[in-house]
Amino acid sequence: MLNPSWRRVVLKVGSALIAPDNEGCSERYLRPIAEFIRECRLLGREVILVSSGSVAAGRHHFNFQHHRVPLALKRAMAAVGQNEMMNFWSRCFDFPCAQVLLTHGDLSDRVRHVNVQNTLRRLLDHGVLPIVNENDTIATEELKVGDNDNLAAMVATVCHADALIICSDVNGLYTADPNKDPSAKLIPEVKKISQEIFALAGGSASAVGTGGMRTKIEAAEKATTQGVDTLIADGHQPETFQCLLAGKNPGTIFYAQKNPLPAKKHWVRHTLRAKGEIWVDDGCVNALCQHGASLLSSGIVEIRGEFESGDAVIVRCSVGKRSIAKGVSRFSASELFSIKGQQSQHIERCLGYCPNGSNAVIHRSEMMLLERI
Ligand SMILES: Nc1ncnc2c1ncn2[C@@H]1O[C@H](COP(=O)(O)OP(=O)(O)O)[C@@H](O)[C@H]1O
Ligand SMILES: N[C@@H](CCC(=O)OP(=O)(O)O)C(=O)O
Repeated sequence: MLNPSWRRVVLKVGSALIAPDNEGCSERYLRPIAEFIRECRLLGREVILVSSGSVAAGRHHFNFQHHRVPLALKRAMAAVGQNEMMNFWSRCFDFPCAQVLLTHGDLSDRVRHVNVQNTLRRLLDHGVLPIVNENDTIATEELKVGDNDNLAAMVATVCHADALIICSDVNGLYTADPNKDPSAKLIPEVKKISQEIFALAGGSASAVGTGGMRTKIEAAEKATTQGVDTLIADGHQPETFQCLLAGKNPGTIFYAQKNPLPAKKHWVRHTLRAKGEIWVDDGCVNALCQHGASLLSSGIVEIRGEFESGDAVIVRCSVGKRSIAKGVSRFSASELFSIKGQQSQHIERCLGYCPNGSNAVIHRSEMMLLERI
């Protein structure tokens, strides 16, 4: 529902709403969504639109019938579809729209992240509607976010939104995929996103959707742990938007956590990608999990992957191979090979220098214990 305290809202619109018939963009669902955006702005809410659909909108220009589209062709479809989609949205409004195309690197690199933040703020200050999508034309598997649910949650945290509304082809989270199980029941509210909630979520059943319910729960977890209420609602139904404007919940609401994660920890957990693994012994696991300690070289038994100082890594327990934590390593993989198992006071002797004036391999302020293992 449109809570009166929400000043800034990120609205995510899925591909099936943009191009429902595989024949390019359609006005069918976009008009009521556009009307909702207009109403929100009249009520003094700032709106950022995250619009999927570039590939779905561009597809009809290419004579390609198979379900699995090769990446090079997807990029071409996205290039033409993005243009059509922006034209469509622009025609719906009597205020200016701005195209903001992002990849994962734009959000995980500090400088680019700040640039995105400042640009969005300027656009909103000047009454422009930012319309965000992944930059699918250039994105590679390693560089892309991969789905717009997670992208929308990242945008919501970048711009300090109060709410994220995900408009889909389903009106919320069900106890099972309602397209497969007709007895599935809608869950109207979720206070905490647990392992059980993740277990309910399946993939996409549509020809154009990307992540299904799973990426929506991931997005809700990203957003709610940064203080952003998250709602999943059915964008097919004009009543959804009437409900929202009337302050009612038309789908599933995931409540913002009362104690949001500190920004640095949220960034490590939800934005940075792990480049390698540090395997540690039982004593180290105990120090990290029971005593909130920093990770020291003495507990390290193995290093996997190539990473530099400042990269994120996963900490794994050598016994049971569980993932324990994610954090920013202050040493490169090659430095860690030389100091693993050593007491901190011997680091300088092993390396011939102490690279960052600190003995912690991962400082506790830059480490998140992983609840989901
Ligand atoms: N537990 C669940 N509750 C609701 N929908 C689910 C669930 N598990 C899987 N789904 C599927 O997720 C789909 C929505 O995701 P998706 O197709 O990616 O849409 P969008 O294009 O809006 O992102 C639904 O149509 C449904 O088939
Ligand atoms: N960036 C892609 C959409 C990716 C995506 O997540 O799609 P969807 O599941 O429909 O929200 C595109 O514009 O085609």
